[in-house]
Amino acid sequence: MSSSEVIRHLIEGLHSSATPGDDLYSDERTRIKLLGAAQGLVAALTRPDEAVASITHGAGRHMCLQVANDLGLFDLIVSKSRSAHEMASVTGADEKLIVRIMRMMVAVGFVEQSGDGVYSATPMTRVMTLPSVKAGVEHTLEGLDILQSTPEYLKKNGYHLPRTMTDTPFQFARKTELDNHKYYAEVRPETMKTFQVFMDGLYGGPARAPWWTWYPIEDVLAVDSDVAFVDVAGGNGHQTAGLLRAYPGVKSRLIVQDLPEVIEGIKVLDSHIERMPYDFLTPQPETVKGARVFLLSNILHDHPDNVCHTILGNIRAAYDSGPLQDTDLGYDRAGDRSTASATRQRYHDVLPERRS
Ligand SMILES: C[S@@+](CC[C@H](N)C(=O)[O-])C[C@H]1O[C@@H](n2cnc3c(N)ncnc32)[C@H](O)[C@@H]1O
Repeated sequence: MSSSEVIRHLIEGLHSSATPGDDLYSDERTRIKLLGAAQGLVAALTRPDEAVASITHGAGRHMCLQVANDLGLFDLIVSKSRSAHEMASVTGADEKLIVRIMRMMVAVGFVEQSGDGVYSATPMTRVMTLPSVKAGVEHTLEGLDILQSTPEYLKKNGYHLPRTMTDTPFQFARKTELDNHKYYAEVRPETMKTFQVFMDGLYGGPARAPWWTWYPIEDVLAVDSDVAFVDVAGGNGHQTAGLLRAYPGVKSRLIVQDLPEVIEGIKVLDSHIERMPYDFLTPQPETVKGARVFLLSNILHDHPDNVCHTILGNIRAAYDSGPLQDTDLGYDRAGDRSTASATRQRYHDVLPERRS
Protein backbone atom coordinates (compact mmCIF):
# COMPACT_ATOMS: atom_id res chain seq x y z
CA MET A 1 0.00 0.00 0.00
CA SER A 2 1.25 3.53 -0.74
CA SER A 3 1.49 6.06 2.11
CA SER A 4 -1.60 7.75 0.75
CA GLU A 5 -3.57 4.49 0.77
CA VAL A 6 -2.41 3.72 4.32
CA ILE A 7 -3.59 7.17 5.44
CA ARG A 8 -6.95 6.76 3.70
CA HIS A 9 -7.35 3.34 5.36
CA LEU A 10 -6.53 4.86 8.78
CA ILE A 11 -9.06 7.68 8.25
CA GLU A 12 -11.73 5.05 7.51
CA GLY A 13 -10.64 3.15 10.65
CA LEU A 14 -11.00 6.32 12.67
CA HIS A 15 -14.53 6.84 11.37
CA SER A 16 -15.54 3.27 12.13
CA SER A 17 -14.07 3.44 15.68
CA ALA A 18 -17.07 5.47 16.80
CA THR A 19 -20.70 4.70 16.15
CA PRO A 20 -23.42 7.38 16.31
CA GLY A 21 -24.69 7.85 19.84
CA ASP A 22 -21.40 6.78 21.48
CA ASP A 23 -20.20 8.99 24.28
CA LEU A 24 -16.82 9.64 22.71
CA TYR A 25 -15.03 11.02 25.75
CA SER A 26 -16.67 9.69 28.90
CA ASP A 27 -16.92 6.08 27.73
CA GLU A 28 -13.37 4.89 28.43
CA ARG A 29 -13.43 1.97 25.97
CA THR A 30 -14.56 4.18 23.09
CA ARG A 31 -12.13 6.94 24.03
CA ILE A 32 -9.14 4.54 24.11
CA LYS A 33 -10.18 2.97 20.79
CA LEU A 34 -10.50 6.39 19.12
CA LEU A 35 -7.25 7.63 20.65
CA GLY A 36 -5.40 4.57 19.28
CA ALA A 37 -6.89 5.11 15.82
CA ALA A 38 -6.09 8.85 15.91
CA GLN A 39 -2.52 8.19 17.07
CA GLY A 40 -2.06 5.73 14.19
CA LEU A 41 -3.22 8.41 11.78
CA VAL A 42 -0.95 11.07 13.32
CA ALA A 43 2.03 8.67 13.11
CA ALA A 44 1.33 7.99 9.44
CA LEU A 45 1.10 11.73 8.71
CA THR A 46 4.26 12.62 10.65
CA ARG A 47 7.53 12.94 8.73
CA PRO A 48 10.53 11.01 10.18
CA ASP A 49 12.41 14.23 11.05
CA GLU A 50 9.33 15.51 12.92
CA ALA A 51 8.96 12.20 14.76
CA VAL A 52 12.56 12.21 16.06
CA ALA A 53 12.49 15.93 16.93
CA SER A 54 9.30 15.52 18.95
CA ILE A 55 11.14 13.01 21.17
CA THR A 56 14.43 14.87 21.45
CA HIS A 57 12.71 18.18 22.19
CA GLY A 58 10.24 16.70 24.67
CA ALA A 59 12.23 17.72 27.75
CA GLY A 60 11.99 21.36 26.61
CA ARG A 61 8.19 21.20 26.89
CA HIS A 62 8.55 19.77 30.38
CA MET A 63 10.96 22.57 31.37
CA CYS A 64 8.54 25.25 30.06
CA LEU A 65 5.71 23.69 32.11
CA GLN A 66 7.82 23.93 35.25
CA VAL A 67 8.74 27.59 34.59
CA ALA A 68 5.05 28.38 34.00
CA ASN A 69 4.28 26.63 37.31
CA ASP A 70 7.02 28.46 39.19
CA LEU A 71 5.73 31.81 37.91
CA GLY A 72 2.13 30.84 38.72
CA LEU A 73 1.05 31.60 35.14
CA PHE A 74 -1.75 29.01 35.06
CA ASP A 75 -3.21 30.37 38.30
CA LEU A 76 -3.07 33.90 36.87
CA ILE A 77 -4.86 32.95 33.65
CA VAL A 78 -7.45 30.74 35.30
CA SER A 79 -8.75 33.69 37.30
CA LYS A 80 -8.73 36.17 34.36
CA SER A 81 -7.50 36.36 30.74
CA ARG A 82 -4.25 38.33 30.61
CA SER A 83 -1.61 39.70 28.25
CA ALA A 84 2.09 38.84 28.54
CA HIS A 85 2.70 42.43 29.61
CA GLU A 86 0.27 42.04 32.51
CA MET A 87 1.78 38.71 33.55
CA ALA A 88 5.28 40.20 33.39
CA SER A 89 4.32 43.03 35.71
CA VAL A 90 2.64 40.66 38.21
CA THR A 91 5.52 38.16 38.24
CA GLY A 92 8.53 40.42 37.66
CA ALA A 93 9.71 38.15 34.80
CA ASP A 94 10.85 39.51 31.41
CA GLU A 95 7.87 39.96 29.11
CA LYS A 96 9.81 38.22 26.31
CA LEU A 97 10.34 35.19 28.55
CA ILE A 98 6.61 35.04 29.31
CA VAL A 99 5.88 35.22 25.56
CA ARG A 100 8.26 32.33 24.86
CA ILE A 101 6.92 30.13 27.63
CA MET A 102 3.34 30.90 26.60
CA ARG A 103 4.14 30.13 22.95
CA MET A 104 4.90 26.57 24.03
CA MET A 105 1.84 26.42 26.28
CA VAL A 106 -0.40 27.53 23.40
CA ALA A 107 1.22 24.95 21.09
CA VAL A 108 0.37 22.10 23.48
CA GLY A 109 -3.15 23.43 24.15
CA PHE A 110 -2.55 24.25 27.81
CA VAL A 111 -3.72 27.86 27.21
CA GLU A 112 -5.39 29.76 24.36
CA GLN A 113 -4.21 32.97 22.72
CA SER A 114 -6.54 35.42 21.02
CA GLY A 115 -5.52 37.75 18.16
CA ASP A 116 -4.82 40.64 20.49
CA GLY A 117 -2.16 38.67 22.38
CA VAL A 118 -4.37 37.90 25.37
CA TYR A 119 -4.04 34.44 26.91
CA SER A 120 -7.04 32.66 28.35
CA ALA A 121 -7.79 29.37 30.07
CA THR A 122 -8.54 26.01 28.43
CA PRO A 123 -9.67 22.93 30.41
CA MET A 124 -5.94 22.04 30.66
CA THR A 125 -5.15 25.38 32.35
CA ARG A 126 -7.51 24.44 35.15
CA VAL A 127 -5.91 20.97 35.48
CA MET A 128 -2.50 22.65 35.75
CA THR A 129 -3.60 24.54 38.89
CA LEU A 130 -4.22 21.28 40.85
CA PRO A 131 -1.56 20.67 43.54
CA SER A 132 -0.99 17.03 42.54
CA VAL A 133 -0.48 18.03 38.90
CA LYS A 134 2.01 20.75 39.77
CA ALA A 135 3.80 18.27 42.03
CA GLY A 136 3.89 15.66 39.24
CA VAL A 137 5.51 18.10 36.81
CA GLU A 138 8.08 19.08 39.44
CA HIS A 139 8.87 15.57 40.63
CA THR A 140 9.37 14.10 37.17
CA LEU A 141 11.58 17.02 36.11
CA GLU A 142 13.64 16.53 39.25
CA GLY A 143 14.48 13.00 38.06
CA LEU A 144 15.66 13.86 34.55
CA ASP A 145 19.33 13.54 35.54
CA ILE A 146 18.66 9.84 36.21
CA LEU A 147 17.44 9.30 32.65
CA GLN A 148 20.42 11.26 31.42
CA SER A 149 22.79 8.97 33.34
CA THR A 150 21.12 5.71 32.32
CA PRO A 151 22.95 5.19 28.98
CA GLU A 152 26.31 5.70 30.76
CA TYR A 153 25.27 3.36 33.60
CA LEU A 154 24.26 0.63 31.14
CA LYS A 155 27.45 1.06 29.10
CA LYS A 156 29.53 0.64 32.26
CA ASN A 157 27.66 -2.43 33.53
CA GLY A 158 27.61 -4.28 30.21
CA TYR A 159 23.93 -3.61 29.45
CA HIS A 160 22.53 -5.77 32.25
CA LEU A 161 19.23 -4.99 33.90
CA PRO A 162 19.49 -3.88 37.55
CA ARG A 163 18.95 -6.78 39.94
CA THR A 164 18.85 -4.84 43.18
CA MET A 165 17.33 -1.55 44.30
CA THR A 166 20.71 -0.15 45.24
CA ASP A 167 22.62 -0.65 42.00
CA THR A 168 20.54 1.21 39.43
CA PRO A 169 20.91 4.37 37.34
CA PHE A 170 19.49 6.23 40.35
CA GLN A 171 22.48 5.44 42.61
CA PHE A 172 24.85 6.01 39.70
CA ALA A 173 23.41 9.48 39.02
CA ARG A 174 22.98 10.58 42.62
CA LYS A 175 26.15 8.99 44.01
CA THR A 176 24.30 7.30 46.85
CA GLU A 177 23.94 3.79 48.20
CA LEU A 178 20.33 4.37 49.30
CA ASP A 179 17.38 3.11 47.25
CA ASN A 180 15.46 5.95 45.64
CA HIS A 181 12.61 6.24 48.15
CA LYS A 182 14.94 6.11 51.16
CA TYR A 183 17.19 8.65 49.45
CA TYR A 184 14.28 11.06 49.05
CA ALA A 185 12.98 10.40 52.56
CA GLU A 186 16.35 10.87 54.23
CA VAL A 187 18.36 13.17 51.95
CA ARG A 188 15.73 15.24 50.13
CA PRO A 189 12.62 15.32 52.35
CA GLU A 190 11.12 18.25 50.40
CA THR A 191 11.26 16.19 47.19
CA MET A 192 9.64 13.27 49.02
CA LYS A 193 6.80 15.60 50.12
CA THR A 194 6.31 16.76 46.53
CA PHE A 195 6.29 13.13 45.41
CA GLN A 196 3.59 12.25 47.94
CA VAL A 197 1.41 15.18 46.80
CA PHE A 198 1.88 13.90 43.25
CA MET A 199 0.79 10.39 44.30
CA ASP A 200 -2.31 11.82 46.06
CA GLY A 201 -3.76 12.85 42.71
CA LEU A 202 -1.62 11.43 39.87
CA TYR A 203 -2.05 14.30 37.38
CA GLY A 204 -5.59 14.98 38.51
CA GLY A 205 -6.82 11.52 37.33
CA PRO A 206 -8.66 9.34 37.78
CA ALA A 207 -6.27 7.37 35.57
CA ARG A 208 -8.47 4.39 36.39
CA ALA A 209 -11.61 3.70 38.38
CA PRO A 210 -10.94 3.51 42.16
CA TRP A 211 -10.39 -0.16 42.98
CA TRP A 212 -13.18 -0.22 45.60
CA THR A 213 -15.68 0.46 42.80
CA TRP A 214 -14.83 -2.82 41.04
CA TYR A 215 -13.41 -5.02 43.82
CA PRO A 216 -16.06 -6.55 46.18
CA ILE A 217 -14.58 -4.94 49.29
CA GLU A 218 -17.97 -4.79 51.06
CA ASP A 219 -17.90 -8.60 51.39
CA VAL A 220 -14.54 -8.32 53.11
CA LEU A 221 -15.52 -5.43 55.36
CA ALA A 222 -18.71 -7.26 56.39
CA VAL A 223 -16.63 -9.95 58.14
CA ASP A 224 -15.98 -9.18 61.79
CA SER A 225 -12.22 -8.81 62.26
CA ASP A 226 -9.76 -6.68 64.20
CA VAL A 227 -7.81 -5.36 61.19
CA ALA A 228 -9.82 -4.91 58.00
CA PHE A 229 -7.33 -3.29 55.72
CA VAL A 230 -3.61 -2.50 55.45
CA ASP A 231 -2.43 -0.05 52.79
CA VAL A 232 1.19 -1.19 52.41
CA ALA A 233 3.43 1.75 51.38
CA GLY A 234 0.29 3.85 51.15
CA GLY A 235 2.02 7.25 51.09
CA ASN A 236 -0.22 9.98 52.50
CA GLY A 237 -3.05 7.44 52.80
CA HIS A 238 -5.21 8.75 49.97
CA GLN A 239 -6.34 5.21 48.97
CA THR A 240 -7.46 4.35 52.50
CA ALA A 241 -9.11 7.76 52.86
CA GLY A 242 -11.04 7.07 49.62
CA LEU A 243 -12.09 3.65 50.93
CA LEU A 244 -13.32 5.18 54.19
CA ARG A 245 -15.27 7.86 52.31
CA ALA A 246 -16.94 5.09 50.28
CA TYR A 247 -17.60 2.93 53.40
CA PRO A 248 -17.84 5.40 56.32
CA GLY A 249 -19.42 2.82 58.66
CA VAL A 250 -16.39 0.49 58.78
CA LYS A 251 -15.57 -0.37 62.40
CA SER A 252 -12.44 -2.54 62.05
CA ARG A 253 -8.97 -1.04 61.93
CA LEU A 254 -7.74 0.59 58.73
CA ILE A 255 -3.98 1.10 58.56
CA VAL A 256 -1.61 3.06 56.34
CA GLN A 257 2.02 1.97 56.34
CA ASP A 258 5.01 3.75 54.82
CA LEU A 259 8.56 4.84 55.63
CA PRO A 260 8.73 6.81 58.94
CA GLU A 261 9.54 10.12 57.20
CA VAL A 262 6.46 9.76 54.97
CA ILE A 263 4.13 8.79 57.83
CA GLU A 264 5.38 11.71 59.93
CA GLY A 265 4.72 14.06 57.00
CA ILE A 266 1.01 13.16 56.65
CA LYS A 267 -0.95 16.35 57.16
CA VAL A 268 -4.59 15.34 56.82
CA LEU A 269 -6.01 11.87 57.48
CA ASP A 270 -9.22 10.71 59.17
CA SER A 271 -8.55 9.74 62.80
CA HIS A 272 -10.04 6.27 62.18
CA ILE A 273 -7.06 5.50 59.93
CA GLU A 274 -3.94 4.40 61.82
CA ARG A 275 -0.57 5.71 60.66
CA MET A 276 2.11 3.04 60.92
CA PRO A 277 5.80 3.58 60.12
CA TYR A 278 6.98 0.35 58.52
CA ASP A 279 9.69 -0.82 56.10
CA PHE A 280 8.16 -3.42 53.77
CA LEU A 281 11.49 -5.23 53.50
CA THR A 282 11.07 -6.31 57.14
CA PRO A 283 8.48 -8.71 58.65
CA GLN A 284 5.00 -7.23 59.07
CA PRO A 285 4.31 -6.23 62.71
CA GLU A 286 2.32 -8.60 64.94
CA THR A 287 -0.41 -5.95 65.28
CA VAL A 288 -1.51 -6.31 61.65
CA LYS A 289 -1.46 -10.11 61.54
CA GLY A 290 -4.71 -11.58 60.31
CA ALA A 291 -5.70 -8.44 58.40
CA ARG A 292 -8.45 -9.08 55.84
CA VAL A 293 -6.85 -7.15 52.97
CA PHE A 294 -3.34 -5.96 52.18
CA LEU A 295 -3.28 -3.36 49.42
CA LEU A 296 -0.26 -2.78 47.18
CA SER A 297 -1.00 0.21 45.00
CA ASN A 298 1.67 1.37 42.55
CA ILE A 299 4.37 -0.56 44.42
CA LEU A 300 5.60 -3.72 42.71
CA HIS A 301 6.39 -2.01 39.41
CA ASP A 302 9.08 -0.01 41.23
CA HIS A 303 11.12 -3.06 42.25
CA PRO A 304 13.06 -6.01 40.84
CA ASP A 305 11.56 -9.48 41.27
CA ASN A 306 13.62 -10.48 44.31
CA VAL A 307 12.41 -7.38 46.20
CA CYS A 308 8.81 -8.09 45.18
CA HIS A 309 9.25 -11.58 46.60
CA THR A 310 10.44 -10.10 49.91
CA ILE A 311 7.50 -7.65 50.07
CA LEU A 312 4.97 -10.33 49.17
CA GLY A 313 6.62 -12.90 51.45
CA ASN A 314 6.32 -10.53 54.43
CA ILE A 315 2.65 -10.05 53.64
CA ARG A 316 2.07 -13.77 53.20
CA ALA A 317 3.49 -14.40 56.66
CA ALA A 318 1.02 -11.86 58.09
CA TYR A 319 -2.19 -12.58 56.30
CA ASP A 320 -4.72 -15.04 57.49
CA SER A 321 -7.45 -15.99 55.06
CA GLY A 322 -8.07 -12.65 53.49
CA PRO A 323 -7.26 -11.60 49.95
CA LEU A 324 -4.20 -9.76 48.77
CA GLN A 325 -5.14 -6.89 46.54
CA ASP A 326 -2.85 -5.18 44.06
CA THR A 327 -4.52 -2.35 42.24
CA ASP A 328 -2.13 -2.89 39.33
CA LEU A 329 -4.32 -5.88 38.46
CA GLY A 330 -6.87 -3.22 37.57
CA TYR A 331 -4.78 -2.49 34.49
CA ASP A 332 -6.66 -5.38 32.91
CA ARG A 333 -9.63 -3.09 32.71
CA ALA A 334 -7.63 -0.29 31.10
CA GLY A 335 -6.20 -2.69 28.54
CA ASP A 336 -2.61 -3.08 29.77
CA ARG A 337 -2.57 -6.84 30.06
CA SER A 338 1.20 -7.19 30.16
CA THR A 339 1.48 -5.37 33.49
CA ALA A 340 -1.42 -7.33 34.91
CA SER A 341 -0.07 -10.71 33.91
CA ALA A 342 3.46 -9.91 35.08
CA THR A 343 2.04 -8.90 38.45
CA ARG A 344 -0.10 -12.04 38.63
CA GLN A 345 2.92 -14.18 37.86
CA ARG A 346 4.73 -12.62 40.82
CA TYR A 347 1.81 -13.49 43.09
CA HIS A 348 1.74 -17.02 41.79
CA ASP A 349 5.46 -17.42 42.40
CA VAL A 350 5.18 -16.37 45.99
CA LEU A 351 1.60 -17.38 46.82
CA PRO A 352 1.23 -20.69 44.96
CA GLU A 353 -1.77 -21.75 47.04
CA ARG A 354 -3.71 -18.82 45.55
CA ARG A 355 -3.20 -19.91 41.94
CA SER A 356 -6.47 -19.46 40.05
C1 LIG B 1 4.80 4.84 43.94
S1 LIG B 1 4.48 5.27 45.61
C2 LIG B 1 2.89 4.55 45.88
C3 LIG B 1 2.14 5.20 47.02
C4 LIG B 1 0.68 4.73 47.18
N1 LIG B 1 0.60 3.31 47.44
C5 LIG B 1 -0.15 5.15 45.98
O1 LIG B 1 -0.62 4.29 45.23
O2 LIG B 1 -0.32 6.35 45.78
C6 LIG B 1 5.58 4.14 46.44
C7 LIG B 1 5.51 4.26 47.95
O3 LIG B 1 6.37 3.24 48.50
C8 LIG B 1 6.94 3.79 49.67
N2 LIG B 1 8.12 2.98 50.02
C9 LIG B 1 9.28 2.87 49.33
N3 LIG B 1 10.14 2.05 49.94
C10 LIG B 1 9.50 1.62 51.06
C11 LIG B 1 9.86 0.73 52.11
N4 LIG B 1 11.06 0.11 52.13
N5 LIG B 1 8.95 0.49 53.08
C12 LIG B 1 7.73 1.10 53.06
N6 LIG B 1 7.34 1.95 52.11
C13 LIG B 1 8.21 2.21 51.11
C14 LIG B 1 7.27 5.22 49.26
O4 LIG B 1 7.54 6.06 50.34
C15 LIG B 1 6.02 5.60 48.48
O5 LIG B 1 5.05 6.17 49.31
